[in-house]
Amino acid sequence: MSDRKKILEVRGVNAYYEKQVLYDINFTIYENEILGLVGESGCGKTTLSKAILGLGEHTQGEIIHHTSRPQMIFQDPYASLNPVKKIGWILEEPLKLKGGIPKTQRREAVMDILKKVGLDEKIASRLPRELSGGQRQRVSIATALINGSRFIIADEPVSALDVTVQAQIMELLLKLADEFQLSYLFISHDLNVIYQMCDRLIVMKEGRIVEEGSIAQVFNKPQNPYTKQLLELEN
Ligand SMILES: Nc1ncnc2c1ncn2[C@@H]1O[C@H](COP(=O)(O)OP(=O)(O)OP(=O)(O)O)[C@@H](O)[C@H]1O
Repeated sequence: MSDRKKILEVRGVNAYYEKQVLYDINFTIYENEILGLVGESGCGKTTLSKAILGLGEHTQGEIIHHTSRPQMIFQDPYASLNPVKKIGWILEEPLKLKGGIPKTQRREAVMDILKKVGLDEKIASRLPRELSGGQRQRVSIATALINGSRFIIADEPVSALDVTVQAQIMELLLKLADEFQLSYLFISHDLNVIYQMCDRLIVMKEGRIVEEGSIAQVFNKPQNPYTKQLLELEN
């Protein structure tokens, strides 16, 4: 593991609102690695994502990005897709903001990424509300990737989807990870999903990392009582 290229290093991160909510968080994400992050509501997952994105206001410690900053995928893509813009426009926007890419090339990139995420080109002329939940999540994955970012923070990306669609989106995320050598910080409360998706896992409780290891280590030989409890609840 140690000779692999590092994508992100989080070193000694503390975060505060009225009180401290993150305590001395340390971990590394490597190239083409899917790191799971699990923990109950309020344990600090969102605060940690914000710190990584550079949006944490009262944060101490070091966040070292070895590549571009991550793109986010959320639980509810509907909330993050502009409701009055067509999908083609939404996907083209990051390329426009980047600048210097001619229109025909931008359109080609949109059609290309739609194909990569398993959507028909016709989707480009639709509005977000005309798509299913699974299709919308595919669009938000496409938006995250279109600018060439290879690091994604996926915050409960399949939690709002029904089981069949959930499986399809997980399969897509794994396929894209392989194809583009992506790294994910994959946040989920669902240990089954984590088990299927991730290489390694971090367990957080009340703002602290209480366990870290490979999926096999953590699922077969959990060290921390809290992790054991989570795994028991799952069975
Ligand atoms: N803007 C804020 N002001 C004050 N306290 C906050 C703020 N945002 C979060 N907190 C507190 O910080 C702690 C961590 O919250 P955070 O949202 O990071 O947890 P989380 O693990 O993402 O929870 P969830 O799974 O419910 O999204 C909680 O105690 C929360 O109440």
